[in-house]
Amino acid sequence: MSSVSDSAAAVAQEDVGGAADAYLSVENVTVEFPGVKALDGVSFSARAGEVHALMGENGAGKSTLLKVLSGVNRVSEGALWLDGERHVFANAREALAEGIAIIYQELTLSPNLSVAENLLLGQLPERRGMLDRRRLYARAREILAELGETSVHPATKVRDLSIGQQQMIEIGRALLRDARVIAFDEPTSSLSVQETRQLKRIVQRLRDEGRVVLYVTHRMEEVFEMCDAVTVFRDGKHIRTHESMAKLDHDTLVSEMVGRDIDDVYGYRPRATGDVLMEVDSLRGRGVNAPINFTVHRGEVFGLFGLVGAGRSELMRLVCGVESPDEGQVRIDGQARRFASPGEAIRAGIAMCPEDRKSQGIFPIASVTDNLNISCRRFFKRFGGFRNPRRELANTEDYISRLSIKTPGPRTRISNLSGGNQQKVILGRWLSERIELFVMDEPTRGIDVGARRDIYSLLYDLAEDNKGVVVISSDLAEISAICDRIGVMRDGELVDIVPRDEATPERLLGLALPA
Ligand SMILES: Nc1ncnc2c1ncn2[C@@H]1O[C@H](COP(=O)(O)OP(=O)(O)OP(=O)(O)O)[C@@H](O)[C@H]1O
Repeated sequence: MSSVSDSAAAVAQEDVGGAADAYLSVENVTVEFPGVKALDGVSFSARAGEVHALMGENGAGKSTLLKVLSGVNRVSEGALWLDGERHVFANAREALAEGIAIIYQELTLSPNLSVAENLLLGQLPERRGMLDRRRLYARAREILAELGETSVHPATKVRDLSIGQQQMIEIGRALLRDARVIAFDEPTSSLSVQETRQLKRIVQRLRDEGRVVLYVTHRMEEVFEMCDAVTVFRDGKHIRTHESMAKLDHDTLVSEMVGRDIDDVYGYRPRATGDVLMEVDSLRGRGVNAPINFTVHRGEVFGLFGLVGAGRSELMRLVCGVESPDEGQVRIDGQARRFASPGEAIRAGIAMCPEDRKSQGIFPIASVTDNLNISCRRFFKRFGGFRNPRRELANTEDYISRLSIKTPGPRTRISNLSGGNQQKVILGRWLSERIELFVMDEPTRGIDVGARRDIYSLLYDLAEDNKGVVVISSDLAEISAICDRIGVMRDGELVDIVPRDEATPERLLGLALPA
């Protein structure tokens, strides 16, 4: 690690082009991977006591920047300035020592250790050479109270916590090390409404304590609600830093991110619906408390809205053969069907693309094309049952173009793609299936605004092709804008089905919230 602290420092820091009172400055940072410049001469600054959003399309370089800050990614050029000192981190330990903490989407806690041990790892209190549990738990309780997590016992194993609670433990660790720069990577993408509220409160507190909070998100409303400044990246380049949100509007931000104007991201296309494709009749099972009835028509995009834990995914898992129902049945084109496995459902034309596409779907060491064609390649077989790599490649190229997947090529290893682009490959895999009813769980989680429009358009294409589509989403604006009818679930029950023209976000939320 190199660090200089002299009078030239302040001058050099101003040269970076940021505010004079910046605490953190990124100076001309370039990060290269084979075939890709993930960051290309990026410079910007952030002040202490501000929440600074980092925005950009999938693959723009946001995570790479966080990994430069945390010492995981090495820069080929450039440096960081922290409070007037220049740094180039060689590893994560050096970054941590300088007070930088990153709260990643994939949490880095030890699941089999207790909350207290995770919080105080590296500084566990000892008494006569033994772990002093009393002091350990007392200290952990203090931190949990500071975070508003009073219901969590310090002895609880981390594996038994919700994602939101685990994230709080990560934040607690950062506070214990008195991190001056705390960066969040899409922190609210898997949180419930209550957990999101709690996280936002903590973020405000970190700001009020004078820390630099960097906040990576694809959610526009969060940027306008809680951020003080925003930096936009595109294709590894710094496009612009807005030091205040006062004069910035939604459309300008979107066009800076995608490099063109997008007037209506949802682009809803009205269409006539056809016959009933699926009839769910008195279905009940794990996570679904009361018998549920509804239909999905051919040509329809049917939404399922509810708070996290309302039973939406559970309901569709019963329909799609992932779980067996306790009672009730599903009729497809008028015929009662019971699927013993998801594979059986897929062969019958019913597919469910899961919410957790990352852990449930990706073969990390395989290529983009193998990940995309792994299931649909059976349709492309040549005479004699041999694989047809040419058609597989053509299918991959088709989806790279339709979903704007950013990859050096179809044969690139999927783990080298940004998180959002990996998601798009898995969506492409599901869209390549020959299906009649397509269930998508949170189809746009982690996906940038330009690609979201492509995905909605693909869903309308399916409906126009006389298929049925079910979208599960916690995004109120999305679900009310893209669906023809919306079923609202609460506590494992279907409370209402609302037609599109009555589906205001207020009405949907009112139905979804506990009575
Ligand atoms: N280990 C790696 N090897 C090769 N290329 C990589 C590696 N990590 C990232 N890249 C590439 O660097 C570019 C920037 O990726 P990065 O993950 O920073 O994007 P991002 O803005 O965080 O995207 P997302 O919103 O999808 O998370 C992408 O083109 C990606 O494919």
